[in-house]
Amino acid sequence: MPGIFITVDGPGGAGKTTLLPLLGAALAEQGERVHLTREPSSGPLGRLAREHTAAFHGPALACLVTADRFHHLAEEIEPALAAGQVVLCDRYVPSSYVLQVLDGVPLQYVRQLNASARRPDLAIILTAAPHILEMRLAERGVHSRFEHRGSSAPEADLYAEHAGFLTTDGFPLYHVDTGEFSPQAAVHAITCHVRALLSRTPQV
Ligand SMILES: Nc1ncnc2c1ncn2[C@@H]1O[C@H](COP(=O)(O)OP(=O)(O)OP(=O)(O)O)[C@@H](O)[C@H]1O
Ligand SMILES: Cc1cn([C@H]2C[C@H](O)[C@@H](COP(=O)(O)O)O2)c(=O)[nH]c1=O
Repeated sequence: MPGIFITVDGPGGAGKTTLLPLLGAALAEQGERVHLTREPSSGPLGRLAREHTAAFHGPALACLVTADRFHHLAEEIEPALAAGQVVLCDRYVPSSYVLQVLDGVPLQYVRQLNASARRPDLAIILTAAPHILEMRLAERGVHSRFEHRGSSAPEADLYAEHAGFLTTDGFPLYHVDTGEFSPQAAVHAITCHVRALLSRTPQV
């Protein structure tokens, strides 16, 4: 059987990095072979993007993260899917629809860059109220210049505003508010949804 491609996006502090290994472990316990990955990837373009997010701006960063995405798909994601694995990817195209637009790139440009990127079977969008995101980032520390803005509201708002474009462009969205759930409860909800997607058990 071909694998299943699940992406997880959302504003900084929404819980992507926390939830992904928990989700991977929950699916592995249920007998799935799971491949965890992230974007920017661990490949050469991804390392360049991650190490120099402070230096690259606008269209340059948009093109770099997209080039990394196509390389990541060809070298890592597609082979894992062909081997029947569940691929869980921390950040994918939805992050570009938000971060690159926050960086001044027109949405249409971002949509065109990503038009031929493989669509996931499920695109999970994690979110939480801006004051919760800000509190988490203050406690954890910021990862990039995108999180130095002081307010998480513009980023969280863009995920909501661009949901319609993502749906139109072929991303089957599933929203989870991590401000409302513990990481374990969020993973349980997502796992039930994934089981339904795999059509092995009915959704509860
Ligand atoms: N559901 C949750 N309930 C409470 N706290 C959470 C929840 N999910 C994550 N956290 C906490 O919020 C903080 C940020 O989470 P995490 O680093 O996973 O976010 P992220 O979305 O990966 O952020 P970034 O985009 O900056 O990498 C962590 O300290 C984590 O423990
Ligand atoms: C996928 C993707 C990533 N980025 C940038 C934004 C951040 O600087 C890093 C990701 O770091 P994090 O620890 O996951 O927050 O990469 C981007 O600008 N556009 C993208 O599509």
